[in-house]
Amino acid sequence: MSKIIDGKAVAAAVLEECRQEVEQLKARGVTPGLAVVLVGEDPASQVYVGSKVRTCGELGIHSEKIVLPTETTQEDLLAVVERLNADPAIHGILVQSPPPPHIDEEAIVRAIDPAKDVDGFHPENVAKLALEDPSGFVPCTPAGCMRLLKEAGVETKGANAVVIGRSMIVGKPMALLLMAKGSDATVTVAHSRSKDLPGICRQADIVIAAVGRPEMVKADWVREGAVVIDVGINRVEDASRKSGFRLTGDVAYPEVAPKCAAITPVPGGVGPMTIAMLMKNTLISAGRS
Ligand SMILES: Nc1nc(=O)c2c([nH]1)NC[C@@H]1CN(c3ccc(C(=O)N[C@@H](CCC(=O)O)C(=O)O)cc3)C=[N+]21
Repeated sequence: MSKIIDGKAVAAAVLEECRQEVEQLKARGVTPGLAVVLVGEDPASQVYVGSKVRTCGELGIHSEKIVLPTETTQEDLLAVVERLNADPAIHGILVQSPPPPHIDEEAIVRAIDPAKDVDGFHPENVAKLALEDPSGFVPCTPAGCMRLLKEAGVETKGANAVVIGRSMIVGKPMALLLMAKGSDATVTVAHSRSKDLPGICRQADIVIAAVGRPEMVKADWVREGAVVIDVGINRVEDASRKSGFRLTGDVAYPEVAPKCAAITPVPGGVGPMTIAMLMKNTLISAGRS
């Protein structure tokens, strides 16, 4: 039988910790601040940015939401980042990904002050993660996955973990966290070009699905009793919904769930944790200021 890992409930607990940390910071005279920059009008990005800003409000974190038109130039976006780097009221800066195609995202990420890079995407923070140097910021989604595994009581030590996906946002940092000292998993990183992906997956005690392909992981890919963390957030057409779409993960949940010891749903799994860990990172940054 499978246990559903309730990401919403774990996120609520993390946000409760955050609420207390905000109070402690304010007692010291520090109001934490997060700036969220959105370029363009991608509807999914608008939803995520909205919920980040709303969560800040609920916790008493100062937030600045900066929405720029699609035509914004690289130069203008860099100027916004520079202003936020210099603003003492802002402890965290996030430029929502993906930006429009004419923007060089890597250059933007490098322009963010690493000490305010609460996404953990700046090369300095990537290096610190690889070095297991805790003075960096850990990317929010993989940090949230690790917290979910912990809260679900999943033993990572010595476990075979298969990460499907090698992105700098999820797959790569996830692999680093799982193999780090203290977590001690044996990690395989697979991706869409891996030979015999189903066979690799079947070796896993823990599957982290982060490929961005709706319902790609099928029941016969997953060993009986495995733990499955579904990072996918895919919008698929659904005429029966008012919105015209529904959200689905990278895992074929209805057929996979009965085989698992534990599994995260979509929505209500990893997504809410990403936001909760972003708040955590913002408070860590404010605490260092
Ligand atoms: N610089 C940057 N940092 C990010 O952290 C970042 C980003 N760019 N670009 C896009 C991805 C995606 N992401 C999500 C956050 C929350 C949910 C979330 O809360 N999902 C809800 C459902 C939300 C809905 O209804 O659409 C859930 O899964 O239950 C999903 C996805 C952050 N991202």
